[in-house]
Amino acid sequence: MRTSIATVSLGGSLTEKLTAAARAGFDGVEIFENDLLASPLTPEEIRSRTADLGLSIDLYQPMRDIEAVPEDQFARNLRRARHKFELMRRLGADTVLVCSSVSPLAVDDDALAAGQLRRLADLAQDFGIRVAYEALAWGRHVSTYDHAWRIVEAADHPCLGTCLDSFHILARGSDPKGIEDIPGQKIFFLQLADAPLMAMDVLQWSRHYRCFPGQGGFDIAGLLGHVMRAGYEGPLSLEVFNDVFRQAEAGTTAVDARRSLLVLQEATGPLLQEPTALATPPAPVVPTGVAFAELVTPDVAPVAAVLDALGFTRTARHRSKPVDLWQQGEARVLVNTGPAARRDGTALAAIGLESPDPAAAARRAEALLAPVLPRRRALEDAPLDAVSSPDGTELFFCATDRPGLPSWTGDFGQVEHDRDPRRVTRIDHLALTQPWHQFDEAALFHRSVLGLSAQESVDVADPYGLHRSRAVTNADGSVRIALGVGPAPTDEGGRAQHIALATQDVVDAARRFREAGGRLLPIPANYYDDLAARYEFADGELETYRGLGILYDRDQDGEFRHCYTETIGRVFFELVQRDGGYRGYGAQNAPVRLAAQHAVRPGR
Ligand SMILES: O=C(O)c1ccc(O)c(O)c1
Ligand SMILES: [Mg+2]
Repeated sequence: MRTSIATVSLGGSLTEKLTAAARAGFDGVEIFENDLLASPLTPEEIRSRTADLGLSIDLYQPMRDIEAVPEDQFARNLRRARHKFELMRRLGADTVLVCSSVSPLAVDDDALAAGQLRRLADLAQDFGIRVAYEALAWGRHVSTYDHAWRIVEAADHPCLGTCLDSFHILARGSDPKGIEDIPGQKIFFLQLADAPLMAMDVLQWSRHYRCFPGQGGFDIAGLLGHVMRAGYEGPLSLEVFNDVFRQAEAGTTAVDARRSLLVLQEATGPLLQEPTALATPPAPVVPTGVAFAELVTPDVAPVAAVLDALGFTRTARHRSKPVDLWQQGEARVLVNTGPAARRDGTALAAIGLESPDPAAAARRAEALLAPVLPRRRALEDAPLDAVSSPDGTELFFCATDRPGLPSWTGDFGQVEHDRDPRRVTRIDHLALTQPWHQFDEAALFHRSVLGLSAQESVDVADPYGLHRSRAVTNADGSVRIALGVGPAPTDEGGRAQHIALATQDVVDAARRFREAGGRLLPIPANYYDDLAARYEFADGELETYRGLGILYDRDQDGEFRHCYTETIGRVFFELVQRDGGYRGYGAQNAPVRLAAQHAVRPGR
């Protein structure tokens, strides 16, 4: 299907919005009136700029407070409409959105509304323009899509149809099934927006919290299914009023937006019997494990010291790059001292995802607009497909020593070593703080590009703000990535990242880490007093935790014990012991941990 986006969904000037929409691959735009009014470009210039970018102007909007008013007022409304139709002729836009009136002058009279909309459509016809009537969820007398349609039907004019907006329909709890009763050709336009489920005033909800399909709680695919069954053939257009997107860079938002439409089409196709024009990206290839985490560092000594104290051994070195492989059990950490490190300091730069079909995983990622990274490799290296995730972390699709597939480990030459204490068995999870405006984008990206499932988002108090976290995982938990946003508990204010390592005995692992000279994050005594109040422990157990800085959590499925290393650059490690079926991440303990991390920063 053709895809379109309302300029109100993006930040910046009209030119920036149009450029971003075109670069992300949209076919058209809805021009929001305020964006035009504020633009120094003439309507003719906007028209040619849009055409040069390969975009059509699919809608001009909104026209407000038109219908069901006293005759003298309607005469003034028609005069206003004539002006706008002239403007639309200059713009080359042939469809205008009229939203249901919120005016105190409007009366509750469907026949009057239909009659006046019919006269508006008559005028529009002279200009070759179509009028799409949309029910705002807070419209004074018309607030549901079926009511708007009844009025359009009664008006019975070829230049008058309805505009459906998923937000207004679903926010009011209307049953979208009735959409199928509207003839497809009379649905002149379809606007799509999702929103988090919240109990609040619907106008505020709409104007501030809309998000792209798949980022909120509405069943947009279900709604689109009804619209497709009705026979709609127009564009799928995103109209998202969102305070964060307004302030974010238009280019990344536009890509996030178009990815949401691809994923929505993919989800809707199977709901329909007939073949449709909906996009069908290549199927997801879900990763089956974490092959490695790659750190970059300009200063290898402290990183090597922490890895060594954690029980890792440097087992191999890349044949052509300054990259070491440190290993313990199935946990593999690459330490890269190449050029990126001088730019970024110590950071988690890349994740290797074990993939059943790395090439197919890369094709899926590319189809869903993940930036493909150039393969910078020496001749003998294994071909590794990689894409960049929204926060810049590189994701490699790889195979580790699997028959028939080139293994990334082949690029490394063994280094003499004689120990593998196996205190750490594998990487339990990776936690990546996202840029503040890319949290929803990151969740949708990991879910759609990688085929991971997103868990509920959790809010955690941080002494300097709020930390929000949402995990994306595969079915067996062998890939867990915790996406977060919040104030940075790092020295230079960089976005914190951490590697959580699974161990079967966190007390032993913590003790040995300390004996080897490692420093664990100190946890306040008050925390342990509270633990004593909440749970009963065996004799001496709590004292052991207190002495080492081990945190404890329990839920209906099992227990969780964990502790943290000091932070190097943006990165720290966590040792975690999961028992029973505990699937969380110790959110209960996160406020104490975050406060402790802030507390050890210089000057606190
Ligand atoms: O919030 C509004 O006023 C508004 C305007 C136009 C729309 O299409 C819409 O859905 C909402
Ligand atoms: Mg709308």
